[in-house]
Amino acid sequence: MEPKIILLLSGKRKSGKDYIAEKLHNSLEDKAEILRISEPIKSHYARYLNLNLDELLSSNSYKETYRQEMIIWSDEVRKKDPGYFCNIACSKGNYTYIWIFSDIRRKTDIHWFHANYPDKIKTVRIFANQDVRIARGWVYTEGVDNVTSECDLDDWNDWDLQVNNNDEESLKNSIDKILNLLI
Ligand SMILES: Nc1ncnc2c1ncn2[C@@H]1O[C@H](COP(=O)(O)OP(=O)(O)OP(=O)(O)O)[C@@H](O)[C@H]1O
Repeated sequence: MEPKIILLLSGKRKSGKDYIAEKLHNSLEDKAEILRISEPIKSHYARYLNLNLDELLSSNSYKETYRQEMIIWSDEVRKKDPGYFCNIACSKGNYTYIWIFSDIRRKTDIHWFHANYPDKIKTVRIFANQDVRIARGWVYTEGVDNVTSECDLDDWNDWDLQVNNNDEESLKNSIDKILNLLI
């Protein structure tokens, strides 16, 4: 069974995509579940290189060490099949009312969702000021911040909603707006 709504969250690194996804999940409880395109990317990459998946899924230096190479590897896979990882990520979804994807990074991802789940897609771009992202641990990294996976959606203008996540007040405002979008 398919969900009724698929929410696609996008934003620069440390804009708070996962944080907002968790807050939405807390509000929506069992009506929603969080899915990530990065999970099949990481699990397939870990298998490919015989790495420790738990470490790769966590947010520590192990992940940073492999991030660049994983981006290059996943781009090669995408060249052959742009929907490869989206397809696997969706196959992990249960029948819940809303699927929240917390890591949309590419135009090809958005096109794939629109093509495969017409009329179910809601897209949200999350913004946070650079000083806020730095305070959250963002460090500019060549090969990560200047490549397609981070920049492809910078010039996408077709969001259903654009929200800020700089502080408590903007967060609350943004959560309210996203929940309204899902009604
Ligand atoms: N509104 C907020 N208030 C307090 N802390 C926040 C807020 N938003 C995000 N954070 C914190 O900032 C850090 C980065 O947030 P998060 O992991 O959600 O970003 P992200 O956009 O998913 O990053 P990445 O793309 O690197 O995975 C986390 O430690 C998170 O707890």
